[in-house]
Amino acid sequence: MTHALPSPAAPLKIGTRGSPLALWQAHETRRSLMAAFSLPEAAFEIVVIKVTGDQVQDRALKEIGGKGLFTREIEDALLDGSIDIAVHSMKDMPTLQPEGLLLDCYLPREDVRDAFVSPTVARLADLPHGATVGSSSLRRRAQLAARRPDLNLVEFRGNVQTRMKKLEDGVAVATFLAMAGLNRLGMAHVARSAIEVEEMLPAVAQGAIGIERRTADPRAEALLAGIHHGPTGIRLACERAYLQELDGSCATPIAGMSVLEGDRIWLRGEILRPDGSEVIAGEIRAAASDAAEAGRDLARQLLGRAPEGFFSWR
Ligand SMILES: NCc1[nH]cc(CCC(=O)O)c1CC(=O)O
Repeated sequence: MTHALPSPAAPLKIGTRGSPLALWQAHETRRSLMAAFSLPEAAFEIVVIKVTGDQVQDRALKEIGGKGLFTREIEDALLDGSIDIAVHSMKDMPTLQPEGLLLDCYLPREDVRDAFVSPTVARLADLPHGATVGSSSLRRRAQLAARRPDLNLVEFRGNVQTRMKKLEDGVAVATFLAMAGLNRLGMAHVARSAIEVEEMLPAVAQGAIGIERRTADPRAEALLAGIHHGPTGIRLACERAYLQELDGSCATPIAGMSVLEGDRIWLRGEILRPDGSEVIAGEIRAAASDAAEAGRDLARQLLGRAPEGFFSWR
């Protein structure tokens, strides 16, 4: 399929963080655009932007101010015109974009599940009593604490290699990563097993790549319209509306995952106390055309069941 395009002019600048996964995602975006519009590689330029979040390896991210830590500098580059589109892991994206920017283009979603990573243990359910597991994700920690209060949770950050080294050194017997990132990097073998969503409900937007642009940019608008994956867009609209209604972000103990069933959408959600001492879960089914409204509805349903003081983040 090829599409009509406003006159090419200079190469379209694709902005991204410099991590291996971010670079893969930027190249995937370029590959999609080249295929959809029969354009040469030279029609695009990948611009790597250094972001504060990537410089911080030794402290828990939530301590240095979670929201937008990986995205603010990239959005500034969009706004000042040094890039034309920005490629993001949607899991890390705040639910609201700055004035003048639009985020409504998604590539087909990858596996949404979390990966169980361990040199010695095959599955999450096989972890021995009292085992030490590493994770810095507030959601994963709260979910583990709720279901396996016997486990000893320790902070774990860094890239895949760093984490594997920590496991080899015996810092923990297991850790968790998103299947999507491992699959994209050709590292699926790192996952001992995929954790079914019934066992650990994923983060909102896990496995989805989104592409942001300036609102008033006809060339970027036309290009992104040509690669947008509609079904992923509907699921993301649902999940992000849910997260927004909860005032959540990637740094809150909230899970949420939708699937499409024909023209219907099914959203499951879970909010937790950070220590796992309480879990409020629910689900909703609605017409796919009402995806965002369904997300807000489920959020309100969970909010209505939460006792005073439940939301440390609100
Ligand atoms: N917060 C970091 C982050 N953001 C997106 C992914 C993985 C890829 C994805 O979900 O699209 C990861 C790493 C992880 O959780 O293992």
